[in-house]
Amino acid sequence: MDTVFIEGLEIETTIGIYDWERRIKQPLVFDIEMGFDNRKPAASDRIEDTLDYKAVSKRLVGYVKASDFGLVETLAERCCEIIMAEFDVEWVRLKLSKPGAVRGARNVGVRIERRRGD
Ligand SMILES: Nc1nc2c(c(=O)[nH]1)N=C([C@H](O)[C@@H](O)CO)CN2
Repeated sequence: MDTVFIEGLEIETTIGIYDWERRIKQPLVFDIEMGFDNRKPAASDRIEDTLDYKAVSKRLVGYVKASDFGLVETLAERCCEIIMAEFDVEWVRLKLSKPGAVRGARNVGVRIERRRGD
């Protein structure tokens, strides 16, 4: 299966379980892979036939900026739900990183995979 991907999409938002985290914005980074058959856009050369990575990115930026969840798990799940509901993808693999959240660690976060019909 082909994929369309978005790597290193950085979005600042309110996220975290501690009181101090409720008062600040923190950067999150999204790496997303989506299952999509790219043969149709390859044949037509039309953006309308693609899974438009810019449209997916814009939708997630708007949603994530306005969100204020405690857990990265919750936000990752909601983002996958949005992609599956609004775009014609077979499956989504999403890594949500919260760099700087743990002193001494380069990165922490979650990776989830959701498939249509699961
Ligand atoms: N599995 C998770 N562990 C933790 C989370 C989380 O969202 N998922 N969040 C925190 C705190 O908000 C942390 O990021 C603050 O440094 C701790 N563990």
